[in-house]
Amino acid sequence: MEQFIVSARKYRPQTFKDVVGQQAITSTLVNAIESNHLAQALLFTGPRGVGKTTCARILARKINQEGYDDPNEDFAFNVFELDAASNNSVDDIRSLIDQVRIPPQTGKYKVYIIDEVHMLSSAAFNAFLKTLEEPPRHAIFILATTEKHKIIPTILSRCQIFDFKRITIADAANHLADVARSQGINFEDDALRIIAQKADGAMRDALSIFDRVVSYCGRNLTRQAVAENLNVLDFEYYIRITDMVLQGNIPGLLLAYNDILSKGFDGHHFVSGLASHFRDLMVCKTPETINLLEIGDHGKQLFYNQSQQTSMPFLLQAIEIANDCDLKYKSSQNQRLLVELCLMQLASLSFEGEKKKISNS
Ligand SMILES: Nc1ncnc2c1ncn2[C@@H]1O[C@H](COP(=O)(O)OP(=O)(O)OP(=O)(O)O)[C@@H](O)[C@H]1O
Repeated sequence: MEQFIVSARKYRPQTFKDVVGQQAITSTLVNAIESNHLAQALLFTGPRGVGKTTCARILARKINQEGYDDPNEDFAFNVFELDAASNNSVDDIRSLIDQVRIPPQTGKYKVYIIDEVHMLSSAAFNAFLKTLEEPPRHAIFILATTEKHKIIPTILSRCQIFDFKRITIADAANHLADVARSQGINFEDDALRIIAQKADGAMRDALSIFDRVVSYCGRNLTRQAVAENLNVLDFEYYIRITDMVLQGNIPGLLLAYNDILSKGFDGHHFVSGLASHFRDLMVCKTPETINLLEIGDHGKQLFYNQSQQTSMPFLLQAIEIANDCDLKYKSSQNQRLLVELCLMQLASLSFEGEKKKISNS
């Protein structure tokens, strides 16, 4: 049986061009290499799973390949990865410093990637300072961390800092589409968007959610199946809820919320989603902002149609009411009542004034 390799590993980018959503960083690195201006100590910081280790490995390979004819030579033996989470003592750093002194046998550079560098003990940080300040010419250090604020200023000031961004929903969904195509998996665009949304900016998470969903849904990823599998309330759900709000249908809303809770959805999640839904409707109101909506054409049309049934003053108030409920949710003693009250306020808001406003506008 063929061994299954998880997509996050199988599709780890091999060149800077393949890295998604970090163009500012990859082009700065390429320029620095080409103009011979690469610092010897670099700090890659940013959220989990956005390409820090990947870029460190590509950089390590690229600087060693410069001047060599064989593009397949990967110089992996010149790249040393240390996980500071499990090697965080002074002794670990001392043995690393001893190794650093010895020049590489082939290739120009020895590259040290120190992952989760914020986990080093303060004694280890201090032992490292001098080497970081005056490294041998053949050594490059790439420190990676998700928690820049935990790194002492004396280390920060010795590094060139690269802030990696969260991956946008559109970029993550496009990358998933490439992965799906290469595996011959059929998909609806919105299905991949739901996965990208759930991954919350981390590409590694997007790929592992994708693997999980494929093993559940098979080779046909529809929006509905993915939403069901990931237990997310997708936009069509909010469109239905908003229809009830616009009709002033309070009993319908209370029953719908009861249904949401009984299906195990989180009330807080629902309310934040509702506030975002009203925001998205507002964005749809003008041609200048409609592209801020990260959604496929079918979805855009549904949003547009619904936005035409609302007025700007209504949407502003609706956002305020839903957002207010979102803010109060955690500290409330009676969260269910809080959300029900929010839905009732929304319904009366539209019932009282909305029809009149639209007919006047
Ligand atoms: N920007 C990206 N473009 C394409 N794939 C990515 C990107 N970022 C992450 N990935 C995918 O996620 C996997 C893990 O990424 P990587 O190890 O580079 O993340 P990281 O930022 O170092 O995360 P951590 O801080 O958790 O170590 C990669 O193998 C790759 O498949």
